[in-house]
Amino acid sequence: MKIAVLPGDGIGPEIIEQAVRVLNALGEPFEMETAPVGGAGYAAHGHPLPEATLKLAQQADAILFGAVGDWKYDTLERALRPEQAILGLRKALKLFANLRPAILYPELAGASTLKPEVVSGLDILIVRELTGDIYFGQPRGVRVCPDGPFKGEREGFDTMRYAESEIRRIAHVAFQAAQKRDKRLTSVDKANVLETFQFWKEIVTDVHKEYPDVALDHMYVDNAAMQLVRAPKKFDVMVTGNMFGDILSDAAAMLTGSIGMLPSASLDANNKGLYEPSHGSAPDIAGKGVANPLATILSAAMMLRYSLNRAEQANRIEAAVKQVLAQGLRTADIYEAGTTKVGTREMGDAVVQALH
Ligand SMILES: NC(=O)C1=CN([C@@H]2O[C@H](COP(=O)(O)OP(=O)(O)OC[C@H]3O[C@@H](n4cnc5c(N)ncnc54)[C@H](O)[C@@H]3O)[C@@H](O)[C@H]2O)C=CC1
Ligand SMILES: CC(C)CC(=O)C(=O)O
Ligand SMILES: [Mg+2]
Repeated sequence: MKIAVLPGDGIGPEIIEQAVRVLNALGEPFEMETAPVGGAGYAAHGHPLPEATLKLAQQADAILFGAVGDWKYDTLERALRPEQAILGLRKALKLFANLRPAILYPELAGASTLKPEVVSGLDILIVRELTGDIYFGQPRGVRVCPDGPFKGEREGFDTMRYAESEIRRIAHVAFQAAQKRDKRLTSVDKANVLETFQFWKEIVTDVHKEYPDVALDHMYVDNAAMQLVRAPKKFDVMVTGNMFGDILSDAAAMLTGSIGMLPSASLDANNKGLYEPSHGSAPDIAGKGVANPLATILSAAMMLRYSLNRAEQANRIEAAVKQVLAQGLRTADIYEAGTTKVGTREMGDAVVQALH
């Protein structure tokens, strides 16, 4: 089993180090190979997704990814920005299905900014389409506006689009995920304003005919954002497009106590996948040894379950995370009075020690 390890930028290397230590402590003969990506890829090879890194990712059985992005690269032309590495990997490897489970560990009920009764027992799954939508649509750019009321002015533009097959395949993933849970699916759209999402709603409704055991409802994205903080436990599985899913999953992260708790799996049609925390490279805390590594460690558990056929090992990691939280250990982002504040490495140490 070969795992491509791509730490990236900012807190990426710090949190990946802990996830790798946990994987190494499982006693399995994983082969892990590390390569630079994002700003680190640009610094080493002049490109955020160097050819050798892409090749390694293509050849590996699974990819463990940290995060990319650094303020110092914000002025680079778009094609060379660190973020192009993760967008490029998702596109090149056809990782269209992004699973972001927002689960509140009972010990963290007080760490959430929402009232404990609103979030306790929370267990929802956001299924985000990952290779289409306005993040990839063409044409896009900045140009001199050719006509209309702003003719002659500079304008920025992007294209929102979804092909029918793209909507169908993510809808199937979402319905099948719902079948394994509470059999309820909410499709989040903006069908009241956007043609793309009117079409999305029509196709999801059609795919629903193949899953009569799943209850489907539709919700506009603005209402969904509000319901996520008003009554998040009413959701079971949510399916949505790339941009709405990006935004809603950051909001859902806070229901779990911190964005440092939200793992993710990005899967292709054969469950080959890239596993990364849902957060970014957090340049504001990078290098301080305070980042929460649990989202990355839990992403490694998802990797074992979805791509490496090692469900038992995934369970071991998840149980170890539960145990360290029960012991009262907290990184700064989930700290509350009466618990013990630890840094990134100590949290990694504790998870390794808690493995049974
Ligand atoms: N998949 C990826 O590689 C992603 C990369 N990015 C990039 O990351 C950079 C920073 O973006 P932001 O918008 O600031 O989002 P961010 O998710 O990196 O950080 C947002 C806030 O959450 C905190 N945070 C994030 N992860 C944490 C953790 N594990 N432990 C404790 N606190 C944590 C940060 O300190 C910050 O205050 C940008 O360059 C952005 O493009 C953003 C999202 C995803
Ligand atoms: C760099 C972004 C496209 C990634 C992001 O925000 C995400 O996937 O959550
Ligand atoms: Mg995001």
